[in-house]
This record gives sequence, C-alpha cells and structure tokens, in this order.
Amino acid sequence: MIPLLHDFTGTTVLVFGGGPVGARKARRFAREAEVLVISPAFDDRDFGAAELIRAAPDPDEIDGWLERTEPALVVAATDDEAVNDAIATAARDRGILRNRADRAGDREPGSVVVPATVRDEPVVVSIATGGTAPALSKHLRQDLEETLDGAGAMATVCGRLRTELKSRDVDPTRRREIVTGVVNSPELWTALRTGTSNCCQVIEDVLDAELPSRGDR
Ligand SMILES: C[C@@]1(CC(=O)O)c2cc3[nH]c(cc4nc(cc5[nH]c(cc(n2)[C@H]1CCC(=O)O)[C@@](C)(CC(=O)O)[C@@H]5CCC(=O)O)C(CC(=O)O)=C4CCC(=O)O)c(CCC(=O)O)c3CC(=O)O
Ligand SMILES: NC(=O)C1=CN([C@@H]2O[C@H](COP(=O)(O)OP(=O)(O)OC[C@H]3O[C@@H](n4cnc5c(N)ncnc54)[C@H](O)[C@@H]3O)[C@@H](O)[C@H]2O)C=CC1
Repeated sequence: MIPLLHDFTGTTVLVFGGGPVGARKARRFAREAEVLVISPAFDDRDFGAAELIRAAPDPDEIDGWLERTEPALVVAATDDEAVNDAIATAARDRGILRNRADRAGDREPGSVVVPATVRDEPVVVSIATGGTAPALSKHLRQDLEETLDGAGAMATVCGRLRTELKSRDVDPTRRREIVTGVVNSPELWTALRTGTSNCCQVIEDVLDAELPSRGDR
C-alpha cells in the first residue's frame, strides 16, 4: 500500500459506531471535515466537533445514509460485522472511500487505512504496520513526537527562506545549498527547539550570513 495525503476540508466524513474507535476516528477527521457519527449510544466520549446522530441502522438501511449525506469517506467502526460489511459494500458500490476498523490485511482499491500520525504543522508523519501491529504504530508515534519537536518551525524557516531567496534571484544551486545547510545545522535545530531564536530571527541571520551584500535593508 502507498501512503497518500488527502485534504478533507469541505467534505463530509460519516462514522458508524460511537465506541472508543468511532470517537477516535471522529476526532481525527473533525480537524478538517464535517463529521457525522451514527450510533445508538455515545456514552461520555470526546467526538471533537462531530455531529452525533442517534440511530442504529440495519444493514439494508446503510445505503440510504450514504445517499443522504454524500460523504467523501465512510468509517465502519461498529461492533456488528454485518453492519460493517454493509457499510463497506455500499460505499464500494458508490465509489466512496471507506475505512473498516475491524479488518486488517489485504484491501481493495478505495478501502483505506488510518495511520498513526505525528504533527508539528506543517510537518506530518504517518506510521502503519500493514495492519500487523496497530499498537506498534501507536508506540512509534509516541516516540516520534520527541524527534519531530521543532520540525514545524524548521519547515516554516525553509519555506520563507526559499521564497526570499527566489525573490532575490539567487540561483537554484546556491539556494539548495543554503536551505540544505539550514536543515542540517544542529545549532539551528537547538535554537528553534529551545526558543532561543524564532523563525524570523533565524531567517534574518541566515540571509545576513549568506548574502552579506543585501542592499535593501
Ligand atoms: C487495519 C487498521 C484499520 C484502521 O482502523 O484504519 C486497524 C485495525 C485494527 N486495530 C485493532 C486494534 C488496535 N488498534 C489500536 C490503535 C490504532 N489503530 C490504528 C489503525 C489501524 N487499526 C489500521 C492499521 C494501522 C497499522 O497498519 O498499524 C491507529 C494507528 C490509527 C487510528 O485508529 O486512529 C490507532 C493508534 C493511533 C494512535 O494512538 O496514534 C490499538 C491500540 C490502542 O487502542 O491503544 C489496538 C489494540 C491493540 C492491538 O490489537 O494491536 C484491531 C483488532 C480489534 C479487535 O481485537 O477486535 C484491528 C482489526 C484487526 O486487526 O483485524
Ligand atoms: N481500528 C482500530 O483501531 C480498532 C478496531 N477495533 C474494531 O473496531 C470495532 C469498534 O471498536 P470499539 O469502538 O472498541 O467497539 P464498541 O463495541 O465499544 O463500540 C461499537 C459501537 O458501535 C455501535 N453500533 C452498534 N450497532 C450499530 C449500528 N447498526 N449503527 C451504528 N452504530 C452501531 C455501538 O452502539 C457502539 O457505540 C470493534 O468491533 C473492533 O473489531 C477495536 C479496537 C481498535
């Protein structure tokens, strides 16, 4: 399987099942999508900004929910295998992406897996184990959280530097050298991680060091 990034902004994600797994997936997608959770019970769980709809559709009622809500992705997270089967079939027949929480192993096209994710915006890292060991995905995610500290700030610095260097017509080879040097600098990582220097300061320092003849300041 090949990981891809998909923007769900402005779309609907439909989650069946209001247990811990349905709640986790709902929180995940509610970051950017409009999430509807269908379940006969919700207990006291955190569903993020998702809308909760109390219902327990039978397998033959699932397709009607897909027709009415037109989701970009459907999550099957009920504890009823027949319902999860019906969700997977109806979504496949309508060409809708689907995630089955109760299945590991081979998948057909359009049947997607939710990986463990570490974020330090705009950086994102996803981890999966081919369904073999989701607990390992979770463990590695927790480990990587430390490694990624400062990566978001580093990405912001590089992005602004690239724009700045392009606008100054610095040739592509030199630009690449400067940006690669920044990414590989232990001092800059430490500065961004500890907050001794912020993104703007780092950019100014790099430009001063690399383009000492900047005349417009
Ligand atoms: C195939 C997949 C489909 C999908 O859901 O997309 C799937 C399937 C199944 N998970 C099961 C169990 C557990 N899943 C977790 C946790 C997570 N599971 C997630 C993803 C995936 N789980 C996809 C594969 C990802 C990969 O390739 O690694 C994560 C990463 C993302 C997320 O769900 O948000 C999230 C961690 C998020 C985080 O913390 O970062 C834990 C740990 C815990 O809950 O603490 C357990 C208990 C321990 C264990 O069993 O390992 C079972 C057995 C159920 C049963 O026994 O009935 C099945 C079904 C089966 O195996 O048949
Ligand atoms: N992918 C993953 O990370 C994991 C997957 N699982 C699998 O996912 C399933 C769900 O896990 P949990 O949330 O722990 O189970 P759970 O049993 O706590 O929750 C299932 C939910 O589905 C609801 N439900 C039952 N019939 C329904 C229907 N017809 N329509 C809508 N909702 C319905 C129940 O009321 C309940 O809220 C499990 O059966 C298990 O196979 C379990 C653990 C982790």
